[in-house]
Amino acid sequence: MIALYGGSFDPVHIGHLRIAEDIREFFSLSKIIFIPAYHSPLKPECRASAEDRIEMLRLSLRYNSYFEIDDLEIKRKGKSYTIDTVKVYREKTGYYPSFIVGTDAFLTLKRWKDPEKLLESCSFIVVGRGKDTKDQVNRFLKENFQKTITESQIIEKEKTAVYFYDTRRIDISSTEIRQRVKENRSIKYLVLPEVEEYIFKKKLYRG
Ligand SMILES: Nc1ncnc2c1ncn2[C@@H]1O[C@H](COP(=O)(O)OP(=O)(O)OP(=O)(O)O)[C@@H](O)[C@H]1O
Ligand SMILES: O=C(O)c1ccc[n+]([C@@H]2O[C@H](COP(=O)([O-])O)[C@@H](O)[C@H]2O)c1
Repeated sequence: MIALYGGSFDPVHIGHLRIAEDIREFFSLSKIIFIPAYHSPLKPECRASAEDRIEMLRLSLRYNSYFEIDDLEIKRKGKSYTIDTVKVYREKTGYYPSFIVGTDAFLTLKRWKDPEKLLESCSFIVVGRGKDTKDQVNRFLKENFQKTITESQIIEKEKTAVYFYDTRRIDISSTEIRQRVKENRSIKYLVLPEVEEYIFKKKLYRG
């Protein structure tokens, strides 16, 4: 069973990596496919190019055989709608894919493309972020989609559900990293050393 992890990854940081590893273990997943968005629909355009974001992902994922990158959204260009990506994986695998998402992004689901259809097309593994709570996610689901979180560690292939994963919270964001680089502050231990070196070598996020 694979899961898809979509994001801007501008840049990929330790929060993304550790959360993906925790989820892989907790749900016994065979693979996590990182899918960098060309343009995440509700955010401003990325600061780094698609090529640089992919390279930083490559540098970060290369020692984990459970992690892969798919550049289908980069190749598709334009706004990266999850419904389009999920459709490709549903056809490829023959089962309902799971999509990993932080609570900050999931709580905007009403503004995504075809949210009702999306909830019927894939499962979501929602990860607690910041001060967001499980109750808040359940309320959001109930009020907007007449759904609730499924309490299970086993992801089903034949039907969709919303799972909640919340063992640890990592207070790191790409915004903080970009801001720190701009202010000449340290990003050590927030990203992998290879990514830190790449950002400085390519002079990313400076101005
Ligand atoms: N520290 C974190 N803990 C849990 N989920 C995270 C964390 N960082 C990112 N995510 C989730 O990973 C996905 C991709 O995130 P993204 O690449 O946009 O990173 P970000 O740190 O949220 O970026 P930005 O600060 O630029 O908004 C989103 O679903 C987001 O909620
Ligand atoms: O499909 C949509 O309308 C949609 C709206 C907002 C976000 N997404 C996806 O959600 C993922 C996380 O987004 P972000 O902005 O946190 O990087 C990423 O894969 C986006 O393409 C998708």
